[in-house]
Amino acid sequence: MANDIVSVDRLKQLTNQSIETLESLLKSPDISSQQKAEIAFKILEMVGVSPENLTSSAVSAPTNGFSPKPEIKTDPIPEPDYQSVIQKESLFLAGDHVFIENFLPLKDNREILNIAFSKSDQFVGSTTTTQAVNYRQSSILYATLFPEFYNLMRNKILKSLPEILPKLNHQPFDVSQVEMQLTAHNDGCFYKIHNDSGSEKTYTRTITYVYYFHQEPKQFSGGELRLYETELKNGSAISHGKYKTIEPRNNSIVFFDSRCKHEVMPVRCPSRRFEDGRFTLNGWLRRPEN
Ligand SMILES: O=C(O)CCC(=O)C(=O)O
Ligand SMILES: [Fe+2]
Repeated sequence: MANDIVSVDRLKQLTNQSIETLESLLKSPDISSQQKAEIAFKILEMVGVSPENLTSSAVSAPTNGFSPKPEIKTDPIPEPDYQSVIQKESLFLAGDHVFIENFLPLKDNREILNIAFSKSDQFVGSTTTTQAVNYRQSSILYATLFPEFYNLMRNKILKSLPEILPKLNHQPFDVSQVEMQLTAHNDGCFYKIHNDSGSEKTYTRTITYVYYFHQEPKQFSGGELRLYETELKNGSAISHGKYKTIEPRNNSIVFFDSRCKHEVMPVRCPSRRFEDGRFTLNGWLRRPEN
């Protein structure tokens, strides 16, 4: 039917009008800063900038994870490579994941908790802008500050990979880099829905892993990971309502496709003590650039 077809010019006009409307709301004194941040996100989305990309470039790009050769990370990724990997045909990801309990020997599980506690003053906020404050709240310890444990964890993950990939229906790939960071979520912390590989800086992230650890008995509630059914199409990742829930159990690890949308539900930690929080060693297995 003719009225199903919206011309490109009409679409552009509508987009511009919508952006103008949102822009005027941004200046309104009647709108709270939280609402303003949400409007700002909407505008960025409309012009093709994802909040996750903002978060990662604003926060974690300079020292994101640990690599024995940090210079690799600072090389600009040429545009054509990124364009060529954009998923054009629709591809459905069902939120498949591999969850392993008792992943590390108990002594290593204790050690990483002790590392987190002893370096509590070296964590940095994962949010530096107003927008990011409303999108993600947690603090991060970069893996350059725990190189030995980084190597231990990296080797353990790489050793487990041949068993994990088939369960994810994923082809084997050369791992060019294992990014890692230690993240702390305390009372009120969260990470809204996002995926980990939607930008030129992050598109080689292939598998996301999250290793959970905390004090026993557990002193927080919430903080579940939700893995959404995700449709990849024309370079965007669309989540449908359905999700799978992963409980952040001490000494467990989850692996999933980095393109899959996910979310960390708000954490409640009544004592607000750093030591009582939800901790993760989380990161990404990257493939080479082409
Ligand atoms: O903490 C989690 O469960 C997931 C963290 C996450 O999504 C990320 O760091 O990209
Ligand atoms: Fe993520």
